[in-house]
Amino acid sequence: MAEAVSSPVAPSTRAGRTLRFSKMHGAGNDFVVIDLRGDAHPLDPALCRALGDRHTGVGCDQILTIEAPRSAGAVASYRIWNSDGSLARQCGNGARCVAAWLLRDGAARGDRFDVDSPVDTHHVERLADGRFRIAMGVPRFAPADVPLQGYTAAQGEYALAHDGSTYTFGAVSMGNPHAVIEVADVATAPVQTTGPLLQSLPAFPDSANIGFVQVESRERVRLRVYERGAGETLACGSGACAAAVVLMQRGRIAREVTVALPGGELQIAWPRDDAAVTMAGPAAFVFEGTFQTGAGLA
Ligand SMILES: N[C@@H](CCC[C@H](N)C(=O)O)C(=O)O
Repeated sequence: MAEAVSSPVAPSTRAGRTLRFSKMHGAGNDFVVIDLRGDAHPLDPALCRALGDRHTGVGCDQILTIEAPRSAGAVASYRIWNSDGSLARQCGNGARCVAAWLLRDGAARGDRFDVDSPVDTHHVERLADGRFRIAMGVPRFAPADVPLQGYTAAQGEYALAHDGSTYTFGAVSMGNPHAVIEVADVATAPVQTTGPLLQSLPAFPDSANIGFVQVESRERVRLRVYERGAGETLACGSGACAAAVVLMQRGRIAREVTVALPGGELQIAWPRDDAAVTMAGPAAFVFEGTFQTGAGLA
């Protein structure tokens, strides 16, 4: 299961609240971004499911709420909701969209600033070509940190038997849980079947984002990710970091790589084992809108 959600307020899905939002995407991973600074009412799981619904709501993979900073020096913090109403702690593509949103808003100025995600304070750099580079934190491989049950020591590769099949994967926390499966061809990888199956196994008590990665060369990999709480997305930034560091630890790829996802490309660098991973990629505004709470639920 994704992170447990408890809301201090009654569900706000009843009609009566008008939420202004920006629709954004980062390499095709799409977001509804809502400014909650100064707003006493947080979102709740039912409202996030209503917003995220692609038929009766706005439609997105994740909802990002901009909130007051938590650390000294950060310009803002953000919360991450998956479209199924679960909370997440890390979102790489979302971090770039939050950065672009804060610059347009004027809360962030210049080409370098810090933002607080639920898990860390991230340094942001706006690059000359308009993309953003985010410091995503130091990956954690200990099974307890992922979390991955049934193992005590970190292994480059785990083999998990289930129902007559054995699944071989790497596991890492990028602030959120990831399993990474190397495949010969991502186009034919069993993303829609093995993704949800692995997520549901007791080995992943908090579920996990399941990545399927194909090595094309030492500098380039292809990746598809079945995300926790959202299903397969066009791109997963933390998943790109996870796939890259698992393969870098195995010595399969260089320390700087391009990760090609269905929705676009990200550049991932991990200079040393004890260093933060950086992820660079695009962030785009799509449209602005308002959402009336209670909409789409009848
Ligand atoms: N589904 C993830 C959170 C979102 C990850 C994101 N799309 C990214 O770009 O990293 C989770 O529940 O951990």
